[in-house]
Amino acid sequence: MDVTIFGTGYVGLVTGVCLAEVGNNVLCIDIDPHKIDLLNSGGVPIYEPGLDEMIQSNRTAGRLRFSTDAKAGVEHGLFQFIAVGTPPDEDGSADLQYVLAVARAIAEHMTEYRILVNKSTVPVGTADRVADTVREVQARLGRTVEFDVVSNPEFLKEGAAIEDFMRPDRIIVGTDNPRTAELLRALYAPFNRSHDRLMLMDVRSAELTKYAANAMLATKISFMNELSNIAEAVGADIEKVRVGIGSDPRIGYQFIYPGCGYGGSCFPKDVRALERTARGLGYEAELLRAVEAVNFRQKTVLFRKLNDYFGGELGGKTIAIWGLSFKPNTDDMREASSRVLMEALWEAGARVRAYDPVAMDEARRIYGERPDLILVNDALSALDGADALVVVTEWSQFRSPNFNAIRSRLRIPVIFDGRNILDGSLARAAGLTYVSIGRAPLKPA
Ligand SMILES: NC(=O)c1ccc[n+]([C@@H]2O[C@H](COP(=O)([O-])OP(=O)(O)OC[C@H]3O[C@@H](n4cnc5c(N)ncnc54)[C@H](O)[C@@H]3O)[C@@H](O)[C@H]2O)c1
Ligand SMILES: O=c1ccn([C@@H]2O[C@H](COP(=O)(O)OP(=O)(O)O[C@H]3O[C@H](CO)[C@@H](O)[C@H](O)[C@H]3O)[C@@H](O)[C@H]2O)c(=O)[nH]1
Repeated sequence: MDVTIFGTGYVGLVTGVCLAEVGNNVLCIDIDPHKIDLLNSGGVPIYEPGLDEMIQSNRTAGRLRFSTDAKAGVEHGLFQFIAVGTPPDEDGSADLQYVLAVARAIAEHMTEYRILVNKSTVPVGTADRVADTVREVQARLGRTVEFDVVSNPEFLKEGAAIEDFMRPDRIIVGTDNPRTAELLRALYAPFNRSHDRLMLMDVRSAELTKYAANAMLATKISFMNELSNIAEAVGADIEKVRVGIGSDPRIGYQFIYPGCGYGGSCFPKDVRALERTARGLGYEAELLRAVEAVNFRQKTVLFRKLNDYFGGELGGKTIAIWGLSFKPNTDDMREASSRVLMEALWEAGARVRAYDPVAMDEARRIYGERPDLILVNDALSALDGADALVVVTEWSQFRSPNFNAIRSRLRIPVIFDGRNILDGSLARAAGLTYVSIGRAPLKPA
């Protein structure tokens, strides 16, 4: 089938490449000429495991092409996927300008039936706004070309995006038109083989399902972070509590890891946007507000622990940081906890020596050259001349470090583990003080 994708970010690129992988003829359109040039010259603008190889093999096979030409895109695909950003507006609600710009471009160039498939995360009612926008442009141009707008939210996780798309838990399709539903079912058939994962519903329910999923997951994390602070106060161990509650199948083990807050381009913005949508309709979403507030506070927990440890004297100190991305296996630093920590440290007059397996270029892009940020090429080098080590991102390669090497390279033998991924008893045995989340600190005997 012929498919056009608008937007070559995480979602658009992964959708395009995975649809090409199963044999579709895919044309990806982006307004950013640098991205398109890079993709056309064999480069990849984002780090995502497996993506590079799949892009190259599908380009070579002629099933995947990239262009800035919106008209060519509209002519190409029966399916017109919208996978552009929906960043927060000033008041936290989703900014739909990019989605509506794509709707206008499709409307302007459409000469035969098209299905607009919205993959961006958008507030309930957006499909109607997209349809109104297309109708307005058509009215201005004096045309009436048939079209449908479908909601097809995306649930992929960065770092596991290809796997999530190729083997989805569910494929949500929101449409009231049975013919469109069948066309979507055919497009998704290769991802739907072992059992039917396609869930058909009305458009508004599909749009809300996306926010509901992210809000639920964010709620689980904030709940655990709130409990971790209570655990510290009452002298309990949050990791024991986590295992204790996770064993109840009604609760489950997934997404109840306490830490230094959730980041990324989705949870923070989507919780906020859902709360703003509700408020706009006269409903105060108290729970969502609390989820956001707890996360905001939790992102400062590492700074507070460091500040307490150093008696408020962080000026002139050097802090080693392991992990800059908002989670492992991505170079994405949007709303990353590392940023809150580094900015607070700089404000307090401290220097940072940081290492991340893939996000260092992104850190350079965000912060530029500055004397209080030294990016080093391996984890242990971050410790040289540092007064403490802070683990911010739960990369696998940080989990079993050589604690003796850490102790001998740090100026002051102390680790702050923002994700509870290290074995505190080994750290302690190596002569390090181990400070983590939701547990009492461990000090060398
Ligand atoms: N990143 C994720 O893990 C993820 C997962 C599920 C859903 N989502 C949602 O999907 C949407 C896209 O997210 P993303 O992370 O891929 O965004 P992104 O910022 O990585 O990419 C968006 C792309 O759209 C392009 N663009 C903007 N206007 C355009 C236009 N008029 N025509 C063509 N291209 C245009 C931009 O240049 C950019 O390359 C958002 O609504 C997001 O909430 C993201
Ligand atoms: O138990 C946990 C699990 C995650 N996190 C943190 O939560 C954040 C988000 O993690 P994750 O959900 O794995 O990453 P995303 O790529 O942002 O994916 C989320 O957001 C996407 C965009 O909407 C959705 O498609 C995905 O289903 C949803 O998991 C990261 O900072 C993690 O460190 C925790 O603190 N504790």
